[in-house]
Amino acid sequence: MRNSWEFFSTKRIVYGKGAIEQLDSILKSLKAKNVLLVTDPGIVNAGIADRVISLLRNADYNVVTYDKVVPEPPVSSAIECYEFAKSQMETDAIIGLGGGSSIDMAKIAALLIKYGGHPLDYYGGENQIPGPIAPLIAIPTTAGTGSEVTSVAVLTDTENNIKAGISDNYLRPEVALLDPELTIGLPAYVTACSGIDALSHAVEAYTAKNFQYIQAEGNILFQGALPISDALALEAIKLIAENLPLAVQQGSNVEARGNMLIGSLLAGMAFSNAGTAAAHALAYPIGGLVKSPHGEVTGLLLPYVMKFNSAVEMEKMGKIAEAFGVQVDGLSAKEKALAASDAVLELLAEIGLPAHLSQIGIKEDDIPSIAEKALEIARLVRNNPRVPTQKGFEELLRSAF
Ligand SMILES: NC(=O)c1ccc[n+]([C@@H]2O[C@H](COP(=O)([O-])OP(=O)(O)OC[C@H]3O[C@@H](n4cnc5c(N)ncnc54)[C@H](O)[C@@H]3O)[C@@H](O)[C@H]2O)c1
Ligand SMILES: [Fe+2]
Repeated sequence: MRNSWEFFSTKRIVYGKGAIEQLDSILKSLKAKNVLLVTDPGIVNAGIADRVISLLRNADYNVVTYDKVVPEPPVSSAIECYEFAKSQMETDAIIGLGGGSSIDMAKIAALLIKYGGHPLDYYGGENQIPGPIAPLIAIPTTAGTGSEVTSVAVLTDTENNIKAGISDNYLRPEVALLDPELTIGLPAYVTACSGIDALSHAVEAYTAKNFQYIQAEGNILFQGALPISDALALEAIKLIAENLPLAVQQGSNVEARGNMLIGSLLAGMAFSNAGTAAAHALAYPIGGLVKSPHGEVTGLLLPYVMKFNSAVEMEKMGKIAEAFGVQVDGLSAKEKALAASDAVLELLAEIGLPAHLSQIGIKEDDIPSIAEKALEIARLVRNNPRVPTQKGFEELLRSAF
């Protein structure tokens, strides 16, 4: 472990059953009156958006709602959301209500409301944002992305068939408001996809290569594994391994839902400092080719990436196996490490997610270009503990076929 590092975090995290009722006092602390609510049709249909809108109207806020976010949102819809907000009022605060898609769209809206321009002006390298974005409250209704605390917003660049991540510490929401009751109605499939995404964040952050990345202006982002991210990631792995099958199979189990929300929060705090690695690098080009949710793709890749990395991260992989509750007594270090990827494969089966690329519509012919595009995502590739090559990535992808 290195001697110097920095850890960045959202300033305020509010958690609790019924915590949504605290929205008024949070907005008062931000001195906001004109509020933009960014959400999606699924959240409207689940009755969650109405609950938040009535809460805000009863407390006399001026509320404008953009409820057209689509899953894995394209760049064009981020522009539409911003143009809509600009045409309605001078916004004082933005609320992102939903899964990663709605929260990420709210982040881009908060960025453009403050600085204008085009979302892709801020893409291509970290730290492109000049200063704090407009005040943003993130309220997750999935337990997965951790976007409520992360420095990342992901859009789909439909022109180049790739997902585009903007990373900057200024993108961390001002307040994260977590209420497990809001995740009760989340369908089993979305629970599984978003939950396995959180596991991928935790595993990739925990095993992220230990390096220090300092931009010219000294702003540090994605430093590889740190003592704080290690502690958060390992606890996240435990919580997710124990609670994800329960949350999928018994949707109204509030305790399992709450533990998943905390697990994805901790994983988000970890990966937005340590970084993610090969599973996310490979998931981006795959996400541009097929319609599968981000979590389904990263989760499918995760056990194969863990196997690929196991020889160089044997001790940490062994700790992951222990966090999964695998009986490791008597196993060699290598066997313990491999038990970790097997545990993830078992979890995928238990929660009903695919474990082969052919199941999500990827063709063998796609493999070379997926590997090539993934290798271009330098910030993720350099974070992977085992140095990936074109040949190595192609073999990894073939093993996942
Ligand atoms: N910003 C980050 O740090 C980060 C990290 C990982 C992934 N992502 C991005 O986040 C997006 C995925 O987010 P996600 O997995 O949270 O899913 P999502 O936001 O795309 O939502 C998936 C579906 O679930 C529905 N839904 C959400 N909550 C619900 C609820 N409580 N009840 C009923 N329906 C509900 C939504 O309406 C939507 O149709 C992807 O674009 C991914 O790339 C962002
Ligand atoms: Fe992810």
